[in-house]
Amino acid sequence: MTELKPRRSVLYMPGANERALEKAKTIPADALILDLEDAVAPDAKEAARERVCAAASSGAYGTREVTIRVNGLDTEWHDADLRAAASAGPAAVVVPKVNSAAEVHNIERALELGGAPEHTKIWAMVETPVAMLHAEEIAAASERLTVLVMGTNDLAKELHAEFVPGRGPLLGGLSLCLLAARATGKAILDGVYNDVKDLAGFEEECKQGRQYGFDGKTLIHPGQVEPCNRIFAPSEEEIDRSRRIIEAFEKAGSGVVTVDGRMIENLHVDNARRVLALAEAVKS
Ligand SMILES: CC(C)(COP(=O)(O)OP(=O)(O)OC[C@H]1O[C@@H](n2cnc3c(N)ncnc32)[C@H](O)[C@@H]1OP(=O)(O)O)[C@@H](O)C(=O)NCCC(=O)NCCSC(=O)C[C@H](O)C(=O)O
Ligand SMILES: [Mg+2]
Repeated sequence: MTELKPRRSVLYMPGANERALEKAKTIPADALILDLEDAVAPDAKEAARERVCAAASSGAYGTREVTIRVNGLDTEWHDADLRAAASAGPAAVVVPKVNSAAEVHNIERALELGGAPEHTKIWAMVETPVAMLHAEEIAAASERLTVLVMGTNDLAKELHAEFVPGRGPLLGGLSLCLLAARATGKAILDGVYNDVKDLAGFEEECKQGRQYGFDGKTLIHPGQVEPCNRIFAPSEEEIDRSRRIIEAFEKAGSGVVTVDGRMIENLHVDNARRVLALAEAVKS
């Protein structure tokens, strides 16, 4: 079963921005991605690498998962980023534009050679048409790979797609990656919402991601954290219903029961247990 770690809100922070790195210590995101890739200009890459690795190994971010996004495999910074991240030992190394199982194996080998601790996992970003078509082999490539992360900006660019409400042009890719994650027991995070001022649109997209089955959403602004935490956590109503489902099923002993007029079988009970476990995990 997918590891039950709350990853409702996962905030990207530009690695070159000292102020943002400091501010993130008090932002209630479940996880942080300290970014060395798109949010950092080429001439700031090396300074950002040092700053981000120091932050990731500082222990100053409490219980949040602190991860490092390295530069892509085909860039001049990738190898040095991976080596530095392996020594820093973050919760995960987030690798952009992963397209194949072979690439995951190379990343795994580089982390081992760099002496990365066992707790440092691989989060693979899936953000190209090739990755959509190879999502299952990517997800299954390594036990060290625990999370798939959608890169919807890159995906839209590669597809020549437009950003429209409801994300119709992206839904095929999102679904393929969700299928791959669930088929291989990995977690999966939705892509970012670029309009940081449009909170209503953002909430709609969070709800859509949750309905599809994503574990959480990647974010770009602190203002997106609170609504995202709320929407991806089980509501009081869901918690109450889950408790009643379990109670009714256990009381009946086995078979089929109804709760609120709806059929309940053991598969619904499994789901109710997952909801309660997530509600507990979110509280602690
Ligand atoms: C999007 C932003 C550029 C907006 O910046 P700005 O206009 O400065 O925002 P505010 O003035 O509202 O900021 C208020 C305060 O919050 C701090 N802040 C802002 N963003 C962050 C953050 N991400 N983490 C921590 N703190 C943050 C500001 O410093 C202000 O603090 P203070 O001065 O004390 O009041 C900006 O939000 C931003 O840069 N966001 C992150 C962008 C990023 O990381 N992009 C790369 C990842 S997204 C991606 O690549 C997805 C994927 O690959 C794909 O293909 O889709
Ligand atoms: Mg991207």
